[in-house]
Amino acid sequence: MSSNVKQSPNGNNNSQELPSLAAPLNDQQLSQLQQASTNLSSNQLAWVSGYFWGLSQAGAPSALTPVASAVNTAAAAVPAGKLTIIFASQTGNAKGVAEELKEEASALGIDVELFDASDYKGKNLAKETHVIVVASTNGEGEAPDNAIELHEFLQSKKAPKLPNLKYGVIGLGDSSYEFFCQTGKDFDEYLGKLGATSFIDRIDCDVDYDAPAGEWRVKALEVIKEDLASQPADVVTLPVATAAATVNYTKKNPYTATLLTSQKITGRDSGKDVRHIEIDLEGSGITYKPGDALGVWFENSSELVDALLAQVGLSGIESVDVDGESLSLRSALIKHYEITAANPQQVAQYAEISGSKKLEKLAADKDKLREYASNTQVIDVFKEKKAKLEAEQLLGLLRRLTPRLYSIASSQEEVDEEVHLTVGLVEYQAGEESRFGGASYFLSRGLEEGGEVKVFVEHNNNFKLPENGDTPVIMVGPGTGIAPFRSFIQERDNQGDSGKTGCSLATARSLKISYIKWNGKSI
Ligand SMILES: Cc1cc2nc3c(=O)[nH]c(=O)nc-3n(C[C@H](O)[C@H](O)[C@H](O)COP(=O)(O)O)c2cc1C
Repeated sequence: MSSNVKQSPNGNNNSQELPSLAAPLNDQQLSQLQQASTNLSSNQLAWVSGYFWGLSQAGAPSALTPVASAVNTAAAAVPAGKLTIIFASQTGNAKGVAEELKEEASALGIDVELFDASDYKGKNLAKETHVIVVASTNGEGEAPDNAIELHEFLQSKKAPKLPNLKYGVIGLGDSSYEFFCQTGKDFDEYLGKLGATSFIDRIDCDVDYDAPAGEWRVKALEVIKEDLASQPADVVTLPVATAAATVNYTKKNPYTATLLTSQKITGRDSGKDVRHIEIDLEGSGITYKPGDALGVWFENSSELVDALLAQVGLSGIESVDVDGESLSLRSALIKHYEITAANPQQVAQYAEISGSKKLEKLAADKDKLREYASNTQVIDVFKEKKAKLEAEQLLGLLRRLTPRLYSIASSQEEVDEEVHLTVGLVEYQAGEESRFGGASYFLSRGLEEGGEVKVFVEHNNNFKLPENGDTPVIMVGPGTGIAPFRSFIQERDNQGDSGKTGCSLATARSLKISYIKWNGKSI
C-alpha cells in the first residue's frame, strides 16, 4: 500500500492524505477536506464527489445563495454509467416494449438511450455499463431484419470481450412456433459468452406479452437504479427545457380514425374480394413513408361471437372483468379477445376440457398440433366436441386480441392526410359454413363507411425506396401483394423521380431472378 494512504478509524481506506503538491489546494484546505471525509463510506464519498463537481459546474456560489444552488445541482447529479436499450423488432412489438422501458427508465432518473438494432454498432458494447436487449423472433427462429447484422456480429470473431457489461434480455415470441423466443435466447447466449454478466434472468414472453414484460421491466430498472447509484458520480444532468408535447400514436395509444371508403376492386365474377380502403387521418399529425405499415385494431364480427357463445352454452350477458373494466362477455369477445386464429396451447387445453379423442391425439404430437391450430379457427376447435364452459373458463382459453399490420398502399405526397390499404378478405369454407379473417372481415364488411377504426403507423426502415430517385427499381411481390408497391409508385410519381420503376407480382423464382440488389445490398 502506498505511503499516502492512511487507515481510517473505521478501517475504511477512504481517508487519503492528499499530496499537497499535486492538489490545487493549500495545506489548510487539504487538511479540512481530509477531516471532513474521514468517516465517509464509499457510497457517501461518491455522492460528495458529485456534489463538488456540481458546485464547480454551477460556478462560484453567490453570496445570496451560497449552498442551495450547489445542493440543487448536486442533487441532480446522476452516477456514471447508463442504460442502453437495443430493440430487434420486425413488426413493432419489441420496439414498443423498448420504448416503454425507455420512458420508465427516464422517469426514474436513469440516463438512458434507445437504439434500433440496425443503428447500433456492436463494437460499442464494450463501452457500455448496462444494456437491455428487447428482441422478437422472426421466420423460423431467426432474428428480425433490423437485427440480422448485430446478431451475426456477436457470433463473429470481431465481437469484443465484455467483462464490464451487465445485461438483461426480453424475448418476444409466439409459443406456437418451434423456436420460441429464439432470438432473445441467442442474444442472451452471445452476450454471456463474451463475458458480460446477466443482472436479471431473461424473460421469454408469449403473444400476451404486455403484463409479463411490464413486471420484468420494473424489476430490471430497480436493479439498474441501485447499481448505478453505487457507482462514482461523474455526470451532472443540467435542467433541460422539456419539449412541447406531441401526440405519438402507438399500438397502445392508437388514433381513432374514420373509414372513408371500402371499395371492392375485384370483378363481379371474381372469387376474391379485394378492397381499396381509404382511412381519414385529418388532424392527427400522423405521418408515414411508403414501405411503412398501418396497425389496425379490429372488432370481431358479432355473428361469430354469437355462434361461439352458443357453441359453449353461454348467453353473452355474463359480466366479466377486462383490465379492471366490467363488461358483458359478448362485448369482451367483440373487442378484446382473439376468436378467429386458434393456437396450440388452446387446442391442448380444450382437448382436456372436452375429452375429444381427436384433439387429445393431436395434442400428443407437437408438429401435427401446430399445423392443425394454424389451419383451424377457434369455433371449429370447439366444434370437434361440444363442451359447456363457464365465462371465465372460455376467456382463459382465448388470447387477447392483437392488431393486424397492413402494408400502406399510399404516399402522403399524393393523399396528404389519408392512408390507403389494399385488403384481401380472408375467406374459406369449413364444412357448410364460411369462415373469415378477423381484421380483413372488419375492414371489408364489418365496418361501414364513416365508422371508426383505431390505427397506428409502424415504421419500417428496412423497406424503403432508394434515396436516389434516378435509381431504377424492380419490385417483386412474392405473395405480399401490390399494396406497398402502389405507395412506392405514387411517391416516385409525385417526386418526379426519373428512375424506371417496374412492378411484378410474380415470384422471383418464376421470373428466373435469383439475385436482386436493393439499396446496394443483395436481397
Ligand atoms: C413470420 C413470423 C415468424 C415468426 N417466427 C417466430 C419464431 O420462430 N419463434 C417465435 O417465438 N415467434 C415467432 N414469431 C412471433 C413474433 O416473434 C411475435 O409475434 C412478436 O411479438 C413480434 O414482435 P415484433 O413486432 O417486435 O417483431 C413470428 C411471427 C411472424 C409474423
